[in-house]
Amino acid sequence: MAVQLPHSFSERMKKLLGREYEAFSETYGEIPHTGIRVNTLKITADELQRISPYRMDPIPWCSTGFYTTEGARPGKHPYYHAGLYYIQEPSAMAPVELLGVLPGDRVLDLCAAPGGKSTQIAAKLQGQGMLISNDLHPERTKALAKNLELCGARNAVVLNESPERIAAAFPGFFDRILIDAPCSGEGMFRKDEDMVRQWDEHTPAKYAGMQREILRAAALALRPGGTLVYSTCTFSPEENEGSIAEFLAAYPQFSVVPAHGTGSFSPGLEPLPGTARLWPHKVKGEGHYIAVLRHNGKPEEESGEGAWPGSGGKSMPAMPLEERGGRNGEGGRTAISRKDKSTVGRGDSRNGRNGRTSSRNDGRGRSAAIASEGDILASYAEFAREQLGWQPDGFPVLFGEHLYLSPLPREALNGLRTVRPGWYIGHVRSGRFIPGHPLATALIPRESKRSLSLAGDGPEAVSYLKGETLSISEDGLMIAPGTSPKGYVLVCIDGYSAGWGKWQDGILKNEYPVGWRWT
Ligand SMILES: C[S@@+](CC[C@H](N)C(=O)[O-])C[C@H]1O[C@@H](n2cnc3c(N)ncnc32)[C@H](O)[C@@H]1O
Repeated sequence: MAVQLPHSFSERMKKLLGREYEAFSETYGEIPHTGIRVNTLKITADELQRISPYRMDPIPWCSTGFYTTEGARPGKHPYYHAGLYYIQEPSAMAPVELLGVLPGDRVLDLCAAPGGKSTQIAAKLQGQGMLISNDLHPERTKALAKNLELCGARNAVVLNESPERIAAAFPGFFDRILIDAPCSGEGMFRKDEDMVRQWDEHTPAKYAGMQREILRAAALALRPGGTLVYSTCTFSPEENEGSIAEFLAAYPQFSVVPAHGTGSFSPGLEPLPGTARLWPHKVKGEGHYIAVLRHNGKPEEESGEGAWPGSGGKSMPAMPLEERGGRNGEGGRTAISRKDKSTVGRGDSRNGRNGRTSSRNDGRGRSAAIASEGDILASYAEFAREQLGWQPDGFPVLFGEHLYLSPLPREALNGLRTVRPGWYIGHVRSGRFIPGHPLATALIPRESKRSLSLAGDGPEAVSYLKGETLSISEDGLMIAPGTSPKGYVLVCIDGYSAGWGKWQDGILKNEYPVGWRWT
């Protein structure tokens, strides 16, 4: 056995598994399975299979999930940088499949970093409805935000809050909630030996306490009729069936929805066989537990539940992106035509203490003027007209001179530690609008008046991702009729957006952000 398992863990697993223990323990000598999940915000599974340079074998419980083979190195391909897939442990793809997300839903991912399941939810939403992605640990929300940006999510908000405070701000608001709970991680021992080192026999009890608090908060935030999925990557009954049984006793309005997936999953332990276990000796994946719970209350119209704070009790309708003048750029309300020109203070992410300042210190003790709200929105409108030819919709939220389009009005986030209030569009510098990288990663080529496609298997794609300047003739650009070739260009890899460049006289200046570059 390659992984040295703690003695008390092995003893407990022997009791739990009986005759199956031998098969279970043998898996610790095997190489863990690896996978990718296709990002259907950008590409279909069929299309990625067609262009993929390496083998992709279907994962039975996730239609967009595929096993990769040893030596494939999917993180070292330009398609990864174009956000075409997320590298994810195969069993970890199961909980979101069971959450049943539909475009237009309001979804809360309470323990979301680094974002594997949030990016899966974003893909299922297809830009419609909203995703609120939260993690308690501030450092971890950075990777969460980056992964959501890489996948091109337009309707995601990233929070760094306690579940209790989110529930208080959004009572009965969400159609679906995922709790991918912090846990003792026993199911990951084969993949991550750090988990073995951090484990002792008291670890499960420590996590069980946290899990029960998170479940209680989720119960308040879910709307009647909504679905809650609870998952862990551990085997300990007290963190799995134990946490759920205690929750069901306290909240009788919830019941278990049988969760056997495609038949790949094993029943949960008594008293909850309707929940699911993924055992490493039975599936090609690591150990997981999943409970799908339904709130059996009737959804009530106009009850005030499901309203966002500051809405006067009115529920917010789900707004499909197309109706909002999104992808196809037709009609709908435009972001800046709204009266709601919100500002939240940058550097003070607990918004509501907002910064309508007109100057800032330039670092040398001098005061530098910053653009007013109206100037920023006007400069953005001009950019959208010139560069996109359409106007993405959403509620505009300003962090200083940085503009986001949010699926929620600013008031809904008041008092919450907000890492990203929505889709980052860009900022104003010296009166000019500088488009943000996440704007580019979420666009498709025809949504930008200037674009360029580099071959995924050619040297220029990697040069671009390394931050190098490229020589590109005017003929190499795709330009909308009547548009000057000079200016921002949406740089794509085999037709899938990766970032911005700025073209002039045959030279493409590289705008790919330093922190994202290929190393
Ligand atoms: C299993 S990991 C989540 C993995 C993530 N869902 C994914 O798919 O990438 C659990 C996460 O819960 C976070 N966490 C721990 N305690 C929390 C709490 N009380 N509320 C919210 N998040 C918490 C941890 O920081 C950690 O990122």
